[in-house]
Amino acid sequence: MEQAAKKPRITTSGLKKLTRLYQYAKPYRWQFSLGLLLLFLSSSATLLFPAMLGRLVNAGMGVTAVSQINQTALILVGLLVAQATFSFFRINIFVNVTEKTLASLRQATYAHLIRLPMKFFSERRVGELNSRISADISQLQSTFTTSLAELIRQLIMIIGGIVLLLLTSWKLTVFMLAIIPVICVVAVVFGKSVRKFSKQAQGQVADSNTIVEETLQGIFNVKAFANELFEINRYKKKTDEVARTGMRVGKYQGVFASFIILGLFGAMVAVIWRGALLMASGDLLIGPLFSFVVYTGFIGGSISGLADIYSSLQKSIGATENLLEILDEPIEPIELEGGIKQPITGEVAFHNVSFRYPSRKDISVLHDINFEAQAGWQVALVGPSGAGKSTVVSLLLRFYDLEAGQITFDGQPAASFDLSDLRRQMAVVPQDVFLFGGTIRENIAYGDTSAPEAAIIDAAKKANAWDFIQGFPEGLDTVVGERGVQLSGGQRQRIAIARAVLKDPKILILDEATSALDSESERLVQDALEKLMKGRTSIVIAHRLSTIRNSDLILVMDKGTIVEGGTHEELMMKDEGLYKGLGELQFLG
Ligand SMILES: Nc1ncnc2c1ncn2[C@@H]1O[C@H](COP(=O)(O)OP(=O)(O)OP(=O)(O)O)[C@@H](O)[C@H]1O
Repeated sequence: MEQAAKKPRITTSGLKKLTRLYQYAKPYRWQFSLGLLLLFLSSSATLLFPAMLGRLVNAGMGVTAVSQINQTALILVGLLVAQATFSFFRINIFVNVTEKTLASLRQATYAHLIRLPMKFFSERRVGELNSRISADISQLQSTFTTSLAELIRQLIMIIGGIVLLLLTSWKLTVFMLAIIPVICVVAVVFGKSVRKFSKQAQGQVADSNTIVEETLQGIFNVKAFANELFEINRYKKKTDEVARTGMRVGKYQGVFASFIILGLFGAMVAVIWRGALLMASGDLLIGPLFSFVVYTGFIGGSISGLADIYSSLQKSIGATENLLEILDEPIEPIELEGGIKQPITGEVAFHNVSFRYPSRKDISVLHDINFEAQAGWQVALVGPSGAGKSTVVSLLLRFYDLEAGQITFDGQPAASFDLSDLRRQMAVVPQDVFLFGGTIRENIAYGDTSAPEAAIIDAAKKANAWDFIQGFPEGLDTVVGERGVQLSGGQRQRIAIARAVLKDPKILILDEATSALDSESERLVQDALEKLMKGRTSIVIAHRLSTIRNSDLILVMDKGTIVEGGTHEELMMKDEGLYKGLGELQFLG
């Protein structure tokens, strides 16, 4: 569901925030100034329009020379042409500046977002972040292209209009100003409250529909509990409410319509009446009165238009606050480019590691974890669901900060390594393989985006994936994902293995798939994994006993601690051991 746009009150601090986004527009400030100048010119041309119309009327009524008819008409055409030209360039310039500015803002927000630590993502929903990049930026787009220009135009219309009116007839202007703005403001406020009630009515209609939907879906329960009357009454109550709100909206709408007729048109009549009186006393000519009425319409429209601009500005400040919240979050110290500076051998150890997720500080997820894996070892993590196996892996990847203890690589604290350096030397083959909507080639190359074709093919061969890839008519260029070929679980796993092969990591992290593959697929995946594990440290989250028998170290976890550790043989000797128990069940959580 679309989120309701945030509408904070407009304050100086809010406006200041909006100006913080100015850095993205700065490169285009001269273009923008030109746009503003054109906007000023086109608005001024609009402003001259009623004056010229008045002259035309004067000439037509014989108040001024007939020769003025053609001359004024020509000036009017000239004005129109000038206005059209100014508007064309102004709109083009504004759109260009806005598009370029927003592209920079989008890119900066995304580049920042993707470098934020896992902590940030575990506390927020994907939908919410997605909306910031799309909806909030689109909101700014509409403000910068339309609302800002409108605001300036309306202000020019109001101020310029009033000045011209004062020059025409100050008496009539004072009279008009005493009534028209008040009526406009009342109309806007009134209109808003009518809209609010209509919204409330819509909400109630939705509520009553939910009752129908729920009861029809759960008709089995309604009937089984003989609750027909209960539901009928529930629905009646809601629909009666809808009717009551609807009637209230109707009353407001009626009053609003009468108000517009009496207030707005009444005010017009009042102005014309006053103007006619001035004409009768020889203080005003027909042409200027005509201009006056048109200007008054312009000014009234502009005052009413300001309300929409205000609301759009409010929404933009809300959108800016949302974006700045992301941009102000500290990012991870990630090096976007560059190779490996501090190579590791693959020796890794946890020393008294304790951990809580930042989003759930009350629960201790890992407690006093200790183990050491020498370079080239295969370490298996086993234990029931929720024991903390995946968390160990997340900490190894330095996704989160520890609560206590230390993780070391080659005897050096993890913090003494560059974060990107460490992650570049690890690879993960996850349980649920995530394939990007793209070709198989792109998906394998994710392990090393600069790899040449030969290396990709070699990786696919090592991952036992080459045969099935060749089976597709488009080979490596076969599109996978939502809009492409659907791969089987085993095939996806082999793509993920090929990705890891290409990355050639020192530490390999494997999260075994829980769902069983068919035996042929299982054999191909297992064979590829074994080849991949050779010569590097591997940390395997294991669910099947058969795959970890030969591990150098098996860590049995339960409720965030390591309860047993050793080789398969050692652990099977413990009669009361958890491993032995799990082993007998052939299912390791
Ligand atoms: N991002 C998170 N935020 C908060 N709590 C989490 C998060 N991820 C996991 N947990 C909690 O930490 C505990 C350990 O979870 P973890 O995923 O490490 O267990 P696991 O042994 O890998 O389980 P499984 O075998 O089911 O994957 C669980 O209680 C879980 O609810």
